[in-house]
Amino acid sequence: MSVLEDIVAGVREDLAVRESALPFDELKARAAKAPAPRDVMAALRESGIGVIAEVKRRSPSKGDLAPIADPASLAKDYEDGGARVISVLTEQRRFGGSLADLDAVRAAVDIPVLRKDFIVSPYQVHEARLHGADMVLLIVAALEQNALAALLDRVESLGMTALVEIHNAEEADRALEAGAQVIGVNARNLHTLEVDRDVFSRLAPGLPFEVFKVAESGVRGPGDLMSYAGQGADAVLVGEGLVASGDPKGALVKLVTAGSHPACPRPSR
Ligand SMILES: O=P(O)(O)OC[C@@H](O)[C@@H](O)c1c[nH]c2ccccc12
Repeated sequence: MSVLEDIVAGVREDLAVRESALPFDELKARAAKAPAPRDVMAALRESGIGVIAEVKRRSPSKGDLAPIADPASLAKDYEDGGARVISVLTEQRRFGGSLADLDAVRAAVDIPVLRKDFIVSPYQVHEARLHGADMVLLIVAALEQNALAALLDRVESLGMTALVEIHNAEEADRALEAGAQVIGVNARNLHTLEVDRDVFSRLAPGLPFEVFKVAESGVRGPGDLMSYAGQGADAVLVGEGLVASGDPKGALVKLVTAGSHPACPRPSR
């Protein structure tokens, strides 16, 4: 079993427990009453290279990164530091996240919030909405094409935006075929967990210019942001480089400053 398959198996087990506690119809009804989602595209399209800042306690590749006892205060720091969107990992077993983290972050900030998890079922999409998410991650490698297209439609029908994650050209084609408007190129291979920062430069030229491109993983500082910007990234998504820095807000401000600097390459759009 690959790491990804193993994670998804755990996610499905945890999902089954939640589904029996709160039936899908009831969940949908409650989610429909949640405050409307924020306009993620408007936030992403502000000028300069945006930073999506992640609340991430641990990862399968690096183990513990930071305890993050107070995700709300970290999120507030991210918002104050100029993040465009806050990504909250809600996967429990490997990343130490939870829906409670999503709730805490949602209550603390006004900017859009991304639920970062291994979404395999419509249940999780409505659940994201119920917990205040404006954006949802869909990992192409974890989904059959029909499921990917159906989940993307569902995310959009609820007024949210999907961040569709790819690792190779075949997944890029599948993401586009499904209608993705925001594509994240993950430098970390979810089968081997290795980071290859060149994946973005290989895949970005094949993506239509109107697709919003996010470079995910392995951003250590302003140099990596500038380099991704030069390769056509519209935004970067950063976890470890912030949470493990000892000064997440300071580290974020450096990235945001670089992303809005006149010398930073801009997307042609
Ligand atoms: O901590 P990093 O290297 O900055 O990476 C952040 C983010 O890209 C990473 O957490 C991630 C990207 N795609 C994912 C899918 C599931 C879980 C986590 C991820």
